[in-house]
Amino acid sequence: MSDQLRAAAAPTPARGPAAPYDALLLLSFGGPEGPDDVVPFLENVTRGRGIPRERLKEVGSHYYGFGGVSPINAQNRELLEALRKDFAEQGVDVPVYWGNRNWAPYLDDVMREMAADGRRRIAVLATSAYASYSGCRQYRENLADALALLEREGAAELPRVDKLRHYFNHPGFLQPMAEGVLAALEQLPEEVRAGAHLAFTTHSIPTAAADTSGPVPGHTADGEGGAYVRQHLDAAAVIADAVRAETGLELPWRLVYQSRSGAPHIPWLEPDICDHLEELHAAGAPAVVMVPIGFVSDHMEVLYDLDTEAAAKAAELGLPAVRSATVGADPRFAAAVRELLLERAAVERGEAVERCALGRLGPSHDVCPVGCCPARGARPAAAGADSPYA
Ligand SMILES: CC1=C(CCC(=O)O)c2cc3nc(cc4[nH]c(cc5[nH]c(cc1n2)c(C)c5CCC(=O)O)c(CCC(=O)O)c4C)C(CCC(=O)O)=C3C
Ligand SMILES: [Fe+2]
Repeated sequence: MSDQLRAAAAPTPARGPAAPYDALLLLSFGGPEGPDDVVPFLENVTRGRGIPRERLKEVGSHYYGFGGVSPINAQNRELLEALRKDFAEQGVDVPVYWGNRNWAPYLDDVMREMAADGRRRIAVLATSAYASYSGCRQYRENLADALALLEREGAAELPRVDKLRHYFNHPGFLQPMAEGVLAALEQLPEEVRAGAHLAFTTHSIPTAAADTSGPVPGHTADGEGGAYVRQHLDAAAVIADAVRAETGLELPWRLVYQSRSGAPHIPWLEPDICDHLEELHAAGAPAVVMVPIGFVSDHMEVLYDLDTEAAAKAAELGLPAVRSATVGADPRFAAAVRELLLERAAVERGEAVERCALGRLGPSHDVCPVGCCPARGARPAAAGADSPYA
C-alpha cells in the first residue's frame, strides 16, 4: 500500500467521549426484499421526481432478475453489526440505529423509536460519500420530514440531528477500495495486467445538479460548487496513486458514469460506462478494472449496471474486465465512522480536532451551508445551516 495510505491507515485511534451525541443513525436508501416490494419501493423512490414510465419498467426488471431483492439492506445490516462491534471494542458507548429513506426500516419509524428511547442529540451517517442533491440534501430533506412528523404526533421535545461530514476522501473509505483494485488486477490474466485501464464509476446525475453540488468551502477555487465531480476525481486520483505506488504501474484512468435515468433530452454526466468500454476497446486497451467509487456497498446499480450490463458489453467486445469491491462493512470503514463521530463530538464541544483526509481537497464541511446542493423546489432540510430545526 502506498505510503500515504499506509500512514493514514494507522492513525492514532480516535478515542474520547461521544458527548453531546447519544445516538448514531445509519441512514440509507433502502431497497426491496422480495418481488412484492419492487413496485411500492419504486413508487417511494420516484414520487414527484418525473421519471418516465418506461425507465421504471426497465429498472423494475433489474430487480426481478434478482428475485426482487436488492443487496443494499443486507449490506446495511452487516455495516450496523460492524459499527456496533467497533464501538463496543473501542469503548464508545453510543447506540447505533438504522433507518432508510425509501424502504423499511423507515426513517420515520426509527426517528420515533429514537425519540421514545430518549435520544436527544443524534449524529447521522448517510451511506452516500459525496455532495449532491441526491447524495446529501435529499437525505437532509427526509430528516426534516421525519422531524415534522414527530412534531405533528405531539413529541414533547424534538431530537437534534447533525449529519457527519462527507467521507469520500477519508482513508477508511479509500484504503479498502484501493486494496480492492489491487485484488481485481490479480484476477486479470497476467499478460494484460500492466496495460489495464481503471474505470472509476459513479451514479450519473443531471449536469445541472452536478454544477450546483456543494459549494464546499475549500473544494472549489471559485466557491461555485461542482463538488460532486471534483470530489470523485479527488478520490479516484488517491486510489490510482496508491495502485501505482504498490504495483509500479502507471495505469491510465478515467471517471465515468452509470445508471442514468430521466428524460433523454436532459443532459446527465457522461460518458456512460458502456460507451467508455467501447472507446477503450476501439483504442486497443487490453483490459479494464471497473471501480465503483460512487457506491458505499453493493447496490442494485453495482449488481445490474456493472456486473450484468457492463460485464456483458465487455464480453461482447472481447475486452477482459473485472469489477473491484465496494467498501461495504469493512472494519476500517466502521472505524472511520467512529472517528467521524468522535471528531464531530469534539467540534460540538468546542475542542480543536485533527481531521483525517487524503487527496487535495481537504476535509469537507461539518455543516452544509445555506443553499448547499440546492433542490428544484425549496423544501425544508434538517442538519444544515438552513435547517428550520435547532
Ligand atoms: C447520486 C445518487 C446515488 C448515490 C448516493 C446514494 O447512495 O444515495 C443514488 C443511489 C441509489 N439509487 C438507488 C435507486 C434508484 N435511484 C433512482 C433514481 C435516481 N438516482 C439518482 C442519483 C443517485 N442515486 C438520480 C439523480 C435519480 C433520478 C431521479 C431523481 O432525481 O431522484 C431510481 C429510480 C429509477 C431510476 O431512474 O433508476 C432508483 C430505483 C439506490 C438503491 C439501489 C438498490 O436497491 O440496491 C441507491 C443506493
Ligand atoms: Fe450538501
